[in-house]
Amino acid sequence: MLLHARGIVKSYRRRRVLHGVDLAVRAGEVAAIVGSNGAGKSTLLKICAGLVTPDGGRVTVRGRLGYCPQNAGVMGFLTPGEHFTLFGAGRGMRRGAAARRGRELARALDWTVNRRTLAKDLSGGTRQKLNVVLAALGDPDVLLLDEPYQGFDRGSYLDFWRHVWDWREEGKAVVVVTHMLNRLDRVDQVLDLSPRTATGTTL
Ligand SMILES: Nc1ncnc2c1ncn2[C@@H]1O[C@H](COP(=O)(O)OP(=O)(O)OP(=O)(O)O)[C@@H](O)[C@H]1O
Repeated sequence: MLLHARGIVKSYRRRRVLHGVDLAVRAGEVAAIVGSNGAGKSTLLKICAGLVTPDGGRVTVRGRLGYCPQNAGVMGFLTPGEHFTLFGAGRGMRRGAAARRGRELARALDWTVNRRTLAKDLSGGTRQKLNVVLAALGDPDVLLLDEPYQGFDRGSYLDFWRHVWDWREEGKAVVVVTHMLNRLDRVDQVLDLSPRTATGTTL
């Protein structure tokens, strides 16, 4: 088991969003989190990433974790290459290795990195690709991806899902928040956080 969230409870201003949610993802598994807008999908992912503290419950992560937030967390006045260096350093990678790996991951998403363009001048979809690349830098064991393909064109979207199946083959635990229900037959488990299923339903 690489990711185990047990009995996660979270309220914002006395409004309960998560009512004791469980999620267990093993090595080589892909889990999808689905549910209506505001159901708490991003909140659960942030709790799993250690960015938000739950009111109750516990999260255990084995190995390294990569997180791709819903809203691109990139820095406008840095180039993609500088992002690779900075995020790579945070994961113990040397500058050259981080740059090479970043460009390689970008190419696999059909993006050829231009050395001079600042992140603020990238298109929305390309900025989101940068976000996915940063999450995957340093070969994490657990990948948490919050609707990561927003703005991707069709080819890049298919490339993204190919990446997800490759990560599964490599034995990673992958969690994807998604509204794209046409992929659900290919994932290993689906956690539905819609309000009617108060504690989340594993489908
Ligand atoms: N920091 C916060 N302070 C107060 N309320 C918050 C905060 N973060 C989230 N919420 C509220 O918690 C609820 C769940 O939000 P969350 O972003 O987790 O939902 P979601 O399922 O990811 O939604 P979407 O599908 O629209 O992305 C929403 O009602 C949201 O307004």
